[in-house]
Amino acid sequence: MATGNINVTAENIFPIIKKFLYSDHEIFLRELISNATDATLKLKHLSTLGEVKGDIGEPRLEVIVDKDNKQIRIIDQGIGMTGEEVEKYINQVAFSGAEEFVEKYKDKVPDSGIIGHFGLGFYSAFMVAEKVEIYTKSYKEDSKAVRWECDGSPQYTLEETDRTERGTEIVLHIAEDSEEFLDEAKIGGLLSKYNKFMPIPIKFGTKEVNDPSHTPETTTDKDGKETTEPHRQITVDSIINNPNPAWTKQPSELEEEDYKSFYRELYPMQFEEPLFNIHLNVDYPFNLTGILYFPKLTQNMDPQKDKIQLYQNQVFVTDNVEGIVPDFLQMLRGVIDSPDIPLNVSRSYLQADGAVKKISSYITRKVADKLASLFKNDRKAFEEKWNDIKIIIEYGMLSEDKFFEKADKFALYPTVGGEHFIWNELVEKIKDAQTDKDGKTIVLYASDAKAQHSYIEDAKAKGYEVLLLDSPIVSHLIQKLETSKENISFVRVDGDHIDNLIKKDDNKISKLSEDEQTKLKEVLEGSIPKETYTVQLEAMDSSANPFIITQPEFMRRMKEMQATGGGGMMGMGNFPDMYNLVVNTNSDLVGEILNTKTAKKQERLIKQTFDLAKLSQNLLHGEELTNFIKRSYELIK
Ligand SMILES: Nc1ncnc2c1ncn2[C@@H]1O[C@H](COP(=O)(O)OP(=O)(O)OP(=O)(O)O)[C@@H](O)[C@H]1O
Repeated sequence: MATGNINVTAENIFPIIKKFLYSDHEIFLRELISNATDATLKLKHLSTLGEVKGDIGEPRLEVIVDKDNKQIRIIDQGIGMTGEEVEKYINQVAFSGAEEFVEKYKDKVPDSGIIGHFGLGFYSAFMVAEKVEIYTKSYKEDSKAVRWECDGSPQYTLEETDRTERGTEIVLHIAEDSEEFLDEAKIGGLLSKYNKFMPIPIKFGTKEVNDPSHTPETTTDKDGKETTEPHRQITVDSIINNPNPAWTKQPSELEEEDYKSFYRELYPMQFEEPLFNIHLNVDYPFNLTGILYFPKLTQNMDPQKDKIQLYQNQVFVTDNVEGIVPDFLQMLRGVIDSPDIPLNVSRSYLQADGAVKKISSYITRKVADKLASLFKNDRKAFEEKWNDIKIIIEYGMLSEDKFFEKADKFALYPTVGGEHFIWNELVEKIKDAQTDKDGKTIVLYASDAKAQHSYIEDAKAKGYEVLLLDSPIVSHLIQKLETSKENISFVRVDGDHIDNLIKKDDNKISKLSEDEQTKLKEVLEGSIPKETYTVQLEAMDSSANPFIITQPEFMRRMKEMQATGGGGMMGMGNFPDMYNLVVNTNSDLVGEILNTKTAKKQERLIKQTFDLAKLSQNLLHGEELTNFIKRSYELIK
C-alpha cells in the first residue's frame, strides 16, 4: 500500500470547488459518465487495432444508487488504469485541471452557465462525495488491479486489490449535504437529461417487460367466450440511452419516418409533427453534425420549452444556443453536436469567436439551401406550409443579409386570391400594369382581406394584384425590400384612393369648377374634425364612392414599426392616428351636398356620408355608431 500527498498548492481545494460550483453540483454525474465513456471508446478503438487480447464483447456502463450504504457507483468495462496511470492521471493530471479551474474562478462571481460547461473532470466527484474510491484494472496484460481512495484532503491511498474484470468502478461515498443524489428518481432524471444519447449503453436498474419468448394463450370456454392469459413478465436491464441517435448517422441511411421518430424521442411531450428537417453534417473547417426541425408554430407555444439542444460528442451540454445558432433560427428545434464550440467562455466571447461565427453562418446557409430545395422539389407542399414558416423566414430576411439574398429563391409573396409568387415572378407579373408614371413599380398589399375588402375590390377592378402580407413584422420587411430592390415601392391598398396609389398620366376632369371646389372644401372642413382628418378633393369615376377614408402609408408604417420594436421614427408610437378624407368631386352625392339649400340638411348629408365611409374602415364605434343608427332610421322613415 502506498500513501502520498497530492501535489497541490491550495491547502484543500475541495471546499473551494464546492463553493464555486454550488448551483451545478449535478454535473459530477455527467463528468464521471463522460470519463467512463471515453475509457470504453478507447478500448473499442484499441481493439480494432488488435491491441486488446480477446473479444471485448459489448461493453457498457452501469450506474448504481445504493441508498442504504450512501453510495453511488459508476462502473465501466473500458481500458482501466494501472497503478502508475492512477498516479499520473488521477493524482497529477486530474488535479492540475481542478486546480487550474479554482485559480481561474476564485475571484470571479460564478456564472453557472459557464462553470457548468467547464470540464472539471474527475474531481467534480468531490462536489457530492466525502470520500471517493476507484477500483480499476487495466486492459494491459499482467496488470494488477488497484484501489485508490481519497477523502478530499490532499492525502490519498493507493493499493493493490483483487478485482479481476477489466475496467473501472468509481465509488462515491455521498456527503450528508448531498443526500438528495441518493434518490433514484433524481439520478434517473439527470441521466436522461445529460446522457440520453451517449454512445455507450448505460444500465440503470431493471425494468419489467413482456417475455418475447412467450405467446399468451387464448382459450375459449363453453359459451364461446375467448380469454387471453396475461403476458408473462420478465425482468431485464434498463438501458437509459440510445447510443446511436439519428444525427450520428448519414442522411442516406435515414427515411422520413426515422427523422420523425427521432423528433418524438427528443421531445416526448410534443404531439405536433415537425414540418420538415435539415440534416447538418460537416467535417471541415469545423466538425458539426445535427438535425434541425421546423416546428409548426402555434399560438400558445412556449419558447422556453423544447429548444434546440447542444451536444458535444453525444453529451448534452445546454439548450441555450444563443450566439451559436442565429437568432432567427432559435425557434427551430433539434440537436447540434460539435466538439469545436468553446464552452468555458462567456457568451459575449463566444459571439466574437471565429469558429463559432463560421458555425452560425454555416447553419444559416444550410437552412437557406434546404428551403430553396424544398421549394424547387415540391412547390405546392411548400406553399401550403408557408403560413407556418413565414415568421421565421421573414425574421431571417430582416436580420441576416446573406439569408435575405438567398430568400429570393423561396420567400413567398401570397396574393389575396391565394396565389404565391417568389420575388422575380411577382415583379414580372405586376410590372406592366402597376408601374406608375415615374417608372416605379408599385406593390399593393392588404393586411386584412376582410377589413380592406372594398379597397381590394377597387384594385382588382383595375387589374392589379394585391398581396396579403399579415405577419407582425411586415412593415420592417417592406422597408428592407424597398431599400434593397430597385424602383419598387409598397403601398397598402387602403393607403389612398386607388388612382392615387398608382398614379398614371390620365388626369380625370372634375365636374366641379374651381370656385365650387373651394366652397365644398370649406363646407366639409366645417363639419369634419380637422385634428384627425385632412380633406382631399379628387376627381374620380362618378360611380366611385363619394367619401373614402385612407391612412397615409408612411404614417401608418412608422407607427407599426414602432409598435413591433425599432425601426420607426422615435415618438411616432404616441402620435394620434391621422387619416385623409378623399372626396370624389364627380360623385352625384357630393354634388348634392354642395347644392343643398338648407344648412341643416347639408350637415345631415355630410354626417351620414362620412359615417358610412368610417363604417367601411371599421372606424365607427360607441356613441358615434349609436347616433348613426338613430339617424339612419330617421332617414328611412
Ligand atoms: N473511468 C476511467 N477509466 C479510465 N481512465 C480514466 C477514467 N476516469 C478518468 N480516467 C483517467 O483520468 C484522467 C483525468 O480525468 P479527468 O476527468 O479529470 O480529466 P479529462 O477527462 O482528461 O478531461 P476533462 O477535464 O475534460 O474531464 C483521464 O484523462 C483518464 O486518463
